Amino acid sequence: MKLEVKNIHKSFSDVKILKDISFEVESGKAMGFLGRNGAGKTTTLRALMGVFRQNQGEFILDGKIFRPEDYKVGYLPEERGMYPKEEIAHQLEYFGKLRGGDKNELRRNIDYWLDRVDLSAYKKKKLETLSKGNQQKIQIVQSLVNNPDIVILDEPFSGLDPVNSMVLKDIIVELISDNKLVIFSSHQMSYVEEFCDEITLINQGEIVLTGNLSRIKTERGKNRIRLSAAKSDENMLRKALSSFGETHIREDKTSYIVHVPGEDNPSVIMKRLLEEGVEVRSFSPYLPSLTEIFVETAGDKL
Ligand SMILES: Nc1ncnc2c1ncn2[C@@H]1O[C@H](COP(=O)(O)OP(=O)(O)OP(=O)(O)O)[C@@H](O)[C@H]1O
Repeated sequence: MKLEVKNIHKSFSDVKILKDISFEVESGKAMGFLGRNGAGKTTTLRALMGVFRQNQGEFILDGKIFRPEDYKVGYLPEERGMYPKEEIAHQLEYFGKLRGGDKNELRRNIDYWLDRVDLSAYKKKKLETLSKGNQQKIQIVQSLVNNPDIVILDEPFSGLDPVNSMVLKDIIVELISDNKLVIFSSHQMSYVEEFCDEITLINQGEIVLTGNLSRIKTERGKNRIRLSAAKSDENMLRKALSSFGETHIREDKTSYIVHVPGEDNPSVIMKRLLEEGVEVRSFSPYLPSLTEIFVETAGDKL
């Protein structure tokens, strides 16, 4: 399946919230929909799920206007929506039936997913008796019990500790390998960059970057080198690279990270350093982190 988000605009009381949002998602690839608080992620996902109608633009699935009710969709809404005082298994079945699930299949799926998130023991408990993170896992289970083909998760990592974040990552990877179409939003970029194939960055209602993450990283890393050198400091490096024009140099715990926008051939940079007498000890390509890419891309608007 291929979902095309095409030129979506949305305003609330004349305030433009989404400004021409476009991106594509395919089954079998994890799409991380990323942006800061208030960027417009939830608004986009709500419009996709038909919570309200966008002012302009369309959501197209395999060439047809997408209507969530026509497909098996799992949705973790931002407001979550489960009942604190109700028994967990009972309401998981209730939500599954609302989406047309068969009772016996739902019961099997509920057992499978509760076991998967290590919460089988809480099946008969009220939701409010669980910790915040465990409630979050139950909400995620809610979005999966009807074995959806399309999974839309709004901030699924929020409130999860590192161990549970790993459990959720594994679940998303499993959904992807089952060829589901998965979109999840997050502002925690470090969580998602390890396993996301595709990313879309939204900032102040506008798409600032979308595409294959490793291609984006390679592209953005083109002019960057990680290097260490004997008896050299930042000023010496800057002097040695001055003929390339603008140069950004920063130091982390182990080495210098050099960004030379004017030269993307590492051999040329290496040659110049040696010519200028820099004793290079290590020299390798540097791939920027997703956080770095985001800050650079949306920096002026932050
Ligand atoms: N129903 C509404 N009426 C008016 N403004 C709204 C409404 N829903 C969202 N907004 C505004 O739209 C903007 C985007 O909000 P949205 O919830 O989509 O951001 P987000 O990227 O999901 O943020 P977060 O990471 O904090 O959840 C915010 O400025 C918010 O105040």
